[in-house]
Amino acid sequence: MSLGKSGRSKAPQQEKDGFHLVSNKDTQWHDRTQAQNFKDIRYHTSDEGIAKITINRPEVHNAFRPLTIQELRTAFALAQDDVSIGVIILCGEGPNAFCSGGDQTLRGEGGYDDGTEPVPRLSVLDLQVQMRRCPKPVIAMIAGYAVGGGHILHMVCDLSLAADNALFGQTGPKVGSFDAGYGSSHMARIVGQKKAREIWFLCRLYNAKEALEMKLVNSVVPLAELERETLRWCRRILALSPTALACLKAAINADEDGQAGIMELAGQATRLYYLSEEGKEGRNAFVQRRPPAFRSIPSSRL
Ligand SMILES: CC(C)(COP(=O)(O)OP(=O)(O)OC[C@H]1O[C@@H](n2cnc3c(N)ncnc32)[C@H](O)[C@@H]1OP(=O)(O)O)[C@@H](O)C(=O)NCCC(=O)NCCSC(=O)CCC(=O)c1ccccc1C(=O)O
Repeated sequence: MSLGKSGRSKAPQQEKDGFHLVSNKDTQWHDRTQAQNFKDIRYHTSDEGIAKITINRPEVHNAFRPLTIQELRTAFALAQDDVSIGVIILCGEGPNAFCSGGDQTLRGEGGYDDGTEPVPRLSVLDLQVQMRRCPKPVIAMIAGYAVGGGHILHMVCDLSLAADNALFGQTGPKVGSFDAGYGSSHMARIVGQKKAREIWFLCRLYNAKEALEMKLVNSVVPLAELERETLRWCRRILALSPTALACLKAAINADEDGQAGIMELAGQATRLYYLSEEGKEGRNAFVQRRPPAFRSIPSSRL
């Protein structure tokens, strides 16, 4: 037990993190869906700095088709490039499904085909990479089914908050599909080798409590509180250093993403270097046609 300046003893208190003080009130969403002409998704932003991307095909438990993926990719790019946005929520429309994976009625030869692309594609893999590379935290807000490719989408989010009605699982081997990328290796890093094999080899569904136990999700809350609790997590994130979070996301990914992962972390280092006196001196010297005076800058001396 430490002694404060007053000499009184101060027991350690978890509340010192201040998380209980973060508001969970509703937010005012601005609907950007029509402005972007989105058909399969909804895109909302709040003045607080939150973007919410909703897969909007509840009639098929929010299964995705190529158009859905194109729109998700556009929405993630919008949120990433919007400097007023600091955190992104991915969710499904309605209480029954986050996402049920690829739309099986549109599986053509070698991929999914809804006529919007020249050949059948598995473009959800590009979306997964885009979400991992996004320097802003992405939170999966999961109500109902998160299965197949939908389960993988929540796994590639940085954080997953689940409602108590959420159900998780892979169905690929039932319907003639598998994800040998993040869907396998990232899953095994999250839940461990044996559990990952069980999830894929048995194709069972796991409830929210089981998902929490196997560290697939960060927290479970009653369905009625899901969005408010997610907003609370968003507000806490928005109060923290964006650069620190971007570097941490890149660092945590780097271990798994090889050279491409290291590049993300390196890109953040270069951005910080460009902002430094030393980085600016190199540019200024070139523009002013003089030799750079790097060693005259105190912060550049190592
Ligand atoms: C989720 C269920 C268990 C829910 O069951 P239930 O509550 O009884 O509802 P249903 O009556 O089955 O569904 C209601 C309605 O929705 C339709 N539907 C549901 N899921 C899909 C779907 N994925 N595709 C198309 N349609 C769907 C269902 O047919 C009903 O329609 P009606 O007209 O009302 O009859 C259950 O729905 C279920 O098991 N769904 C299927 C889940 C599934 O198998 N998903 C596909 C897994 S494979 C995949 O996602 C691959 C994706 C991919 O692109 C990929 C490929 C290669 C590498 C990586 C990836 C990747 O995703 O990362």
